[in-house]
Formats: sequence, C-alpha cells, structure tokens
Amino acid sequence: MLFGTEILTTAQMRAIESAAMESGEVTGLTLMERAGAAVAGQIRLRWPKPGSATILCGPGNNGGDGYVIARLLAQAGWHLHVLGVDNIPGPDAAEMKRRWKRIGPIAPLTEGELRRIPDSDICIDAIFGTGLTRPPEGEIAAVLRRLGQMTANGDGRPRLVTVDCPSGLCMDSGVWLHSGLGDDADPMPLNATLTVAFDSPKPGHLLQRGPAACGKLVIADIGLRHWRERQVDQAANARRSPMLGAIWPEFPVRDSRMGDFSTRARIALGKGGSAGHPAGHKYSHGHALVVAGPAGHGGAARLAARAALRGGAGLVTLCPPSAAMAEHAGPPDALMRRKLDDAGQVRAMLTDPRVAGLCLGPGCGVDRAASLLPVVLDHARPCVLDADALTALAQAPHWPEGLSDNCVLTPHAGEFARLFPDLAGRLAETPRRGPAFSRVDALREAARRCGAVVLLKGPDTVIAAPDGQAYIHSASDVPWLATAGTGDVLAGLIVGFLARGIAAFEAAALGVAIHAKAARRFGPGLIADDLPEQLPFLFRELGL
Ligand SMILES: NC(=O)C1=CN([C@@H]2O[C@H](COP(=O)(O)OP(=O)(O)OC[C@H]3O[C@@H](n4cnc5c(N)ncnc54)[C@H](O)[C@@H]3O)[C@@H](O)[C@H]2O)[C@@H](O)CC1
Ligand SMILES: Nc1ncnc2c1ncn2[C@@H]1O[C@H](COP(=O)(O)OP(=O)(O)O)[C@@H](O)[C@H]1O
Ligand SMILES: [K+]
Repeated sequence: MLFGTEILTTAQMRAIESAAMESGEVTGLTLMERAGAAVAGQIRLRWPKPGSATILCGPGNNGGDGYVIARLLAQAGWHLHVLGVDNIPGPDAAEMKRRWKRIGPIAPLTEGELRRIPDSDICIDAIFGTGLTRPPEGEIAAVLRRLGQMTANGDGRPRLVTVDCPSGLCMDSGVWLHSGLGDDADPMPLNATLTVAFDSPKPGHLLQRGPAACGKLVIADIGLRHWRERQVDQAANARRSPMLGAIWPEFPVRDSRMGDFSTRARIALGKGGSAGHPAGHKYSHGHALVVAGPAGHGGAARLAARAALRGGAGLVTLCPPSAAMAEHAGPPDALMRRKLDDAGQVRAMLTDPRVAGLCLGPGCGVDRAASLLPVVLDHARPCVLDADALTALAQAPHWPEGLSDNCVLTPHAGEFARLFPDLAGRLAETPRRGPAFSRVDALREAARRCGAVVLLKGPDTVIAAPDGQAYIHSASDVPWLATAGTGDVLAGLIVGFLARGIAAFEAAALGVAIHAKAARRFGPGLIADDLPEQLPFLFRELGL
C-alpha cells in the first residue's frame, strides 16, 4: 500500500474497541479516560491559560468523554458549565458522570439553558460521536442549531471543539443527517476550530462537509493500535478489507500496512524506473502519448503533456490532428509532436511496445475521443481517460464493459454523473439515516462495475480500484486548486507515472497527492501552468 494512514468506518472502529475490551487487557473506562485526556490535553496545548468552557454531554459514550474532559479541565483551573442529558448512560459513561458530579453540577442539555449561561471561551461538543445513527431531533436538535449559531464565525468567541466528531455529522459519509421535518428541525452545520478524533480518521472527517465542520483535525492515540494491527493480520477478517487509506502526507505513519509518504513515493517511483535509476534510458523511463484535439483547443493537452514530462516520463509525444499541428509549435522543446488523424494511426503507434501510457480526453473533442476510444481500449495499454473521453465512454455501446485495471478514469462530479447516473443520484439524495451512502461507497461500486481505477475529483478526491481498495485525499486546504486546467495537469501527471511503470491505483494516488502538494507549495494565485513547474522542487524536497 501507499502512504498515509488507514481510515476506519464507524463499524470497524466499534469492532476494534470491542476486541480490545474483550481481550481483558484494557477496560472501556480506561479507553474513555484516555479519550477525554487526549481532548483536554489538546485544549490545554492550544489554550494554555485556563479560561471558561461550556461542555455539552450527550446520552452515550461521547457524553462520557465529555464528563472526563470536564473533570480534567476543572482540575487544571478552568471555569466550567457542564450540560448533560438526564438519562442513565452505559456503565462507563455513567461512572464518568458520577465522578464529575462529585466536582460540579450538571445543568440540563437544553437550548434554553445554553442561551441562559454566559458565553465561554470555548464550547465542547460531546453530544454524539460515532454512535449517531439517525438525525438529531427535538431538544438536542435545538441545542445543536443554537451551537451552530453561536460558533458560526469559526474564528470568533466561543471556539468550538468537537469530541471525536461534530455532532449530527454521519461519520461514514461526511454529510449532515436530515430529519426531513423542515429547516427548523434540520441541523445547522457546526463549524469547529478543533476536532480530536480517536485512533483513526473516519471517512466523515475527510469527505464532503467533514473538513469544514471539523476544523483542525487531530487524531489521538488511545492505545488501540495493537488491536487494530492484530485485526489487520487476520487476513480472513472481512471487516478489515478492502483497505481504505487517507492520502494525507502530514499524518504520522502509524500503520503496518502503510508507509510514510516520501518513502512509499520513492519506492513507487523507483520501481517505475525513475530518473534516480542511473542505468535507465529514456525508453526505460517510459514513453507517454497525449492525444490533443482540434485547432484552438490545444492548451489542455499541452498542460497534460508538460505534466507527464515533469512527472518523469522518459519521452512524451503530443498527438494533435494535422490541422492543429501548427498551434503546438512552441516550447517545451523536449516535447515531441506527431500528427494523429484517425484510429488507424493510434493502432500503429500502439504496436510500439515502448508506448507505456496514453492520455485521452483533455481538449480532445467528444467525437474525436469516441472515434479513438475503441482502439485505445482494445490495446489495453495503461491509460488515463479524462474529460471528453469520459463523455464518449458514457455513450459507448458496451459501457461499462471493455476497460482493464491499468486504466484510470478521472471524472469530476459532472462527468461521474454521466458515467454512473444511478450512483450520482444516490449521492445527491437527502441523507435521513446513517451510515449514509458515501463517495467511497459510490466509487467502489463504480470501479467494480467498469473494472478500472476510478478517481472522482473534488476537494475530497476519492480513488477506488476494482478490488475495493480506496483512498480519500482531502484538498480542502488548497481551494485555489479549483482553477481551469488543473484537472488536465492531474491527468498528465498520472499518465507520466503510468509510463514509468507504476500500477494504475498507486499512480493515481501518487498523482493526486503530488498535484495537491504542488498547489500547496505554490499558494494562492496559482494557474494550472504553474503546477508542473513546481514538480522539480517538490521531488527534491521529498527526496524523490
Ligand atoms: N466504545 C469505546 O470504547 C469508546 C468510545 N468512545 C466514545 O464513544 C463514542 C461512541 O459512543 P456511543 O456508541 O455510545 O455513541 P454516541 O455517544 O456517539 O451517541 C449515541 C447515543 O445516542 C443515541 N442516539 C443516536 N442517534 C441519536 C439521535 N439522533 N437522537 C438521540 N439519540 C441518539 C444512541 O442510541 C446512543 O445511546 C465515540 O464517538 C467516542 O467519543 C471513547 O470514549 C473511546 C472509547
Ligand atoms: N474546492 C476545491 N478544493 C481543492 N481542490 C479542488 C476543489 N475543486 C476541485 N479541485 C481539484 O481541482 C482539479 C480540477 O479538475 P477539473 O474539474 O477536471 O478541472 P479542469 O477540467 O478545468 O482541469 C481537480 O484536481 C480537483 O480535485
Ligand atoms: K461530538
């Protein structure tokens, strides 16, 4: 596997916690104490001077964590208002509630109470965690709406800290669960400054509304690694497969199945005959073809070709139709040009075994893409199908048949809806209960159906392989990546990696990670042309 850290669904997380507790080596109470201590520790790290905090404790174990946080912050000199539900929770949360009651009072968790108490420096949301299965209703829904209003200005006072996750967010999909009872009853999105989650990120932290709701995400170790990895080793354990990883280079490496970003990238690029291979020559570093389109539309393919070159393909040939050759006369001189007017010429080019990757789609025109597509798919050469090739693919008579697993489809949401209208339709439904259908569910199904790697672009890019392995990459910190042509650069970068011999799933993942890193490195003001130019610096920084 590539880099990053493993993402666990809420069911997997519960299974690991249960396995840990059943082993007798750790109790639920100990885990809860560690969870609460992790949150209190992060709060004290960020706000070293004791201030005032309002802690909202829900009916389950998330609420239990809240009572631990209350006790620890009180001991550290914080001034607290603790609001809780009048219920008898599970034994661990009940014990933590008792321990808090010896220190201070619990006011009712109502909207009225929240309005009555004075504003604090921070609000701590310990209402629902991974146990949320249905939309918040009634008084708790009203409390959450009030909390959303109070903290709508993420940088203002009070700051919102969420325990494990923002309450009301489905942690398997990153969407807010809606009661369907109308605007008044539906949740007001929370806008946290800090979320401290336990053991592993969940899909909801990284998908859809998750990143905006969570704010800064910290993953706290509560001593479950041993059980997580033990379950990984039990290959027969279906709950643990297939792998779902986070492409998040900033995460520390904690998983036996994952390596750190630059080591894994180095291995992947090394395997592919990178420039680091002193014995290699240009053909052993791969020859990539990038098909261009009609006159006046050449920019997209040129961006892709440039990215493939900078990404380290040994040779890149841009293939426009004869009538468009003239517009591709400029730099880079390293780029080769060869006219390509019909499917027969593609067939001839693909008889050359040194052609190790092909990019079809950017600026190509749907008709041209449709005419070339059958030959490209026939040859089953590693390829990236993007933009117009995806529109052509959706209209092809045998779709979704005919692809192989060395092919990467790179749709944005609109193209995805053309290819998989039913899956896009399910994603667009208002989620009424958890776990809601997620982008990961959709992508796994899409990849399974068509037998290729599918990469759905967006601030939360999801990549899935036909065997169900998937990655989530969050680019919510680089919104300036959403500018014309960056998708063409991504397609080119991936084809460059394919040409270097990297397998499709890893090439796609590496492409997405490096693409976003390049945007992060450049900063706001970025245009697509800037991305390939960042690559040499980035590769050097990463030691690639
Ligand atoms: N299980 C464990 O060992 C640990 C759990 N921890 C905490 O426990 C959390 C999970 O706890 P739980 O499984 O108790 O679940 P939660 O505390 O997330 O809340 C679910 C509780 O609320 C009820 N509920 C769900 N949806 C509701 C709704 N819409 N309206 C009203 N009630 C609703 C459920 O029946 C359950 O009682 C984690 O997020 C984490 O914060 C941590 O203490 C670490 C250890
Ligand atoms: N809000 C966003 N934040 C960060 N990255 C984004 C955002 N929206 C889109 N992206 C990324 O920007 C790129 C846009 O690609 P695409 O939609 O194909 O645009 P184009 O066709 O103009 O190249 C993709 O890599 C996508 O993941
Ligand atoms: K919470």
